[in-house]
Amino acid sequence: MASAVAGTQLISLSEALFLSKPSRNRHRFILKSKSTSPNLSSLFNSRDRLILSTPNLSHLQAVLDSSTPLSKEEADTKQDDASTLRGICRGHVSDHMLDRAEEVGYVVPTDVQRQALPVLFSRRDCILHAQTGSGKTLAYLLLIYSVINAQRSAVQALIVVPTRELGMQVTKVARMLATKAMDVTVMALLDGGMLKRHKSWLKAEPPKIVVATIASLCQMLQKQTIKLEALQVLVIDEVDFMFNSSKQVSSLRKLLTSYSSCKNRQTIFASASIPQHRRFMHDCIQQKWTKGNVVHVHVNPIEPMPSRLLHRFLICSKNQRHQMLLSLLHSDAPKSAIIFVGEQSEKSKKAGNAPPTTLLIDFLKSSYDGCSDLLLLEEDMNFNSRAASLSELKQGGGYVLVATDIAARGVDLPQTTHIYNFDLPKSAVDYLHRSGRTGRKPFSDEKCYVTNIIISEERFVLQRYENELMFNCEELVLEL
Ligand SMILES: Nc1ncnc2c1ncn2[C@@H]1O[C@H](COP(=O)(O)OP(=O)(O)OP(=O)(O)O)[C@@H](O)[C@H]1O
Repeated sequence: MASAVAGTQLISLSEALFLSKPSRNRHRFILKSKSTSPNLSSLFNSRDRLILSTPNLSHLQAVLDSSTPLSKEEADTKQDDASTLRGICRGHVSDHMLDRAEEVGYVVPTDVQRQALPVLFSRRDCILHAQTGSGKTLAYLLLIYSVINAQRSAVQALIVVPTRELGMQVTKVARMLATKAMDVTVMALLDGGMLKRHKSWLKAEPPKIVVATIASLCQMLQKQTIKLEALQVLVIDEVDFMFNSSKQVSSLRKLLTSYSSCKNRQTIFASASIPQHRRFMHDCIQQKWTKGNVVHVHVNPIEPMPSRLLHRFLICSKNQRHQMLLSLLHSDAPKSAIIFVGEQSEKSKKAGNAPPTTLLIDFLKSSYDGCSDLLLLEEDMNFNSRAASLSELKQGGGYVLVATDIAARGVDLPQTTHIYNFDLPKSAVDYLHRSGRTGRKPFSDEKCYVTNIIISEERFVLQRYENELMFNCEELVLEL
């Protein structure tokens, strides 16, 4: 493809074509060049990049070869730049970081980034409310990098997450964006035996960004190992989950009002689900979790569920479920899948039964040979095995992950094409987040599947979720 454009190097053209949604039958090409046709050279920005909107490659070639000036539409590509991440972030985020973001593949903003970044850069408090997999993480990270002062040795941004898994992932993206030139350190404070080492780190040289679970953070705050005097940005990710969790809510309230004040920081709340969001906004202001002029950025409110997901259900009796799942796996042959299993009840634990996750993994190990990577993720595993499970998955290849709801929030495994609810989730919100573990490539049209294995009595529960989340579930019939 690159040879089609003499004298001009196309940076990741295939990716750019893939990333840019064709609009009005035009594709966006990203060019990098020092010596190109004279009628284009004036349009290259300071970093020798040009984003050009043309119908196809041959037209692009014609424009590059032509000695005639560009049409108005082509010349307008400089303004079109406002629809790129670089354009939106110009003047707020350093060129180094934007180069890095482009290298990683973040070129065209997603809807939530397009809508939220101007609000975030205006330094107003914000509730980021957008579908699963819509790119909220990058939106708040770009804000953070626009605000922190690399010369100042103090914690300036704090991201609070509900699980270690989400924390590891956010830390990874934050570190990936930071270039060496920026000298920004990101600390993951995610409990599980590393806190001693972190204490010395915090004393020696405080990191500029901290990603933390609330329990570890509060431990450090109580001991005054971590100080928030220089805090500029506070992000609470999966905010509805945090406020709903009896274990986390009181610490969260303390963090929002006692350990730091909303007057001195910019506060961002993010989630794909904020039930009763008007009430929540009201509480934010009343309780002084945010300033009074907090903005609710609500992207695509009439469609809480990404439209790319196809939902199916399959009815069987309780004791047929393992076999039914096996038949499904054989007929779908998923590249990568997550199977959600309900948590073991206290009664079953007391009775000394094996957890349903273990039973299912054992069953699949002995009967399913469609996938070499069969992994488990659940609360009761220790920190290291949980971390190992996720990093193994991320190294590519196909996988089948058997997980409890611990993997339902925030976990980003973009290769996942199929979700199976071996047990139906307890609420519509849980259904939304489990489903959102697939369909996580923002500009892809690839269909992804969410399949529910239910007993007939559960059909009305699923119907309730369909009504609440406005999606349709189709019945699938499979012979055993
Ligand atoms: N501008 C972009 N261009 C291409 N890919 C992007 C862009 N922004 C985000 N992504 C990718 O989209 C995926 C989902 O992003 P992210 O994890 O931020 O979603 P989210 O909105 O936080 O979802 P959830 O609510 O499920 O946590 C990630 O793999 C991320 O790398």
